[in-house]
Amino acid sequence: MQPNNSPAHLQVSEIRKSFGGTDVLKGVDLAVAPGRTTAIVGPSGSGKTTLLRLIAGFSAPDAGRIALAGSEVAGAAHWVPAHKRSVGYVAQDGALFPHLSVGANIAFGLPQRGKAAALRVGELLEMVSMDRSYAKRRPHQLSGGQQQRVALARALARQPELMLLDEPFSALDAGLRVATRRAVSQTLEQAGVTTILVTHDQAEALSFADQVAVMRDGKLAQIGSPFVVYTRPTDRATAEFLGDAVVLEAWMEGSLALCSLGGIPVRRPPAQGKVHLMLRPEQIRIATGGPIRGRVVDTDYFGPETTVRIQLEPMKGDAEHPLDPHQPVGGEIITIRHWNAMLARPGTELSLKVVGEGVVFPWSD
Ligand SMILES: Nc1ncnc2c1ncn2[C@@H]1O[C@H](COP(=O)(O)OP(=O)(O)OP(=O)(O)O)[C@@H](O)[C@H]1O
Repeated sequence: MQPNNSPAHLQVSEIRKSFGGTDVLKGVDLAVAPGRTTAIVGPSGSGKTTLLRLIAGFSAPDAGRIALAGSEVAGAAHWVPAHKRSVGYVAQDGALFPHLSVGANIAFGLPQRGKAAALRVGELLEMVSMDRSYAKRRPHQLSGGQQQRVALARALARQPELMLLDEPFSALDAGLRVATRRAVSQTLEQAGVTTILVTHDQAEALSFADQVAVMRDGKLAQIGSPFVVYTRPTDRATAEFLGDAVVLEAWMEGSLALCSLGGIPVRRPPAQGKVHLMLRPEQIRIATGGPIRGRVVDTDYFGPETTVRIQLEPMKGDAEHPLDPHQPVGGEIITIRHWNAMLARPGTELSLKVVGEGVVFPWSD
């Protein structure tokens, strides 16, 4: 989907690729608007890097079409190699030339030489929030995060229209990872470069991108804004891949899903009767009273939050609403999060409430 209806900067249509008889990409469609950032996220082996390498021009698709800024770069009888596409590529390890200085690494992609090149190297270092004096250092004299930023500066030197980032932050430790990600994201946004980030880290995808594409088994299972893919995943596997999910058996009647957590509103349910209901753990709160009750089974302390496993009370009907024999019996164990570790000792009886809407998937055994 394109924001503000601008034509796609990158258009990938029906792309297929197999290796040695194994289908790795099975018909991928993706559109990326100019200057926007898309994260391709998915489990290991789902085909993310293969797709990125086809977009870069490192290999050719078996079928389908790729267009960059309206021009076909891969199609039925046409293929433009990587060095003739206006594309930058930053790999997982940065892949700097170890024997060259930082300055020479960055200047490698520059058309200028001599003083003009040195000036431009300085500008590019500043663009990635590094002092110009780093130009004299060798890659091994830099931290992992600095090496990644130099790799980005080298890729930016060629002024690509499209930047492809293949898990560029995965080798960094947690703190450096967040800081480097933010610096890289700001640099690319300021330079107005259309960007695709491949990652298997859900949180990274949701925080970095305007658009998230979820890859599963060689296909894009869902494409949408981070908010939409997280709160309204199209299937259970996508829901569980993008974050923790509480999935309960439920009975859908109109727009209410009846389950052990009560009647949960659902917008546009895809089915009625027996269904799976999905809630995010943060939607389930400990209440001061109320009819929905459970007992703490155990807890895990993580510092700022504690995960609490709770066994829900089985569902009860009453004279007015007797339980239908098809309806779920409840009594499931769910996991929620709470900031107060003291509140939820094993054995404690708690009341619960649900905020917001649930998402429903058709029943499957
Ligand atoms: N050149 C190749 N020759 C043979 N098989 C390949 C080749 N490149 C990739 N594959 C296979 O294609 C599948 C998808 O690989 P790909 O690297 O695209 O996955 P990925 O989603 O990027 O995984 P990861 O997150 O682990 O990097 C894997 O099963 C891989 O072994």
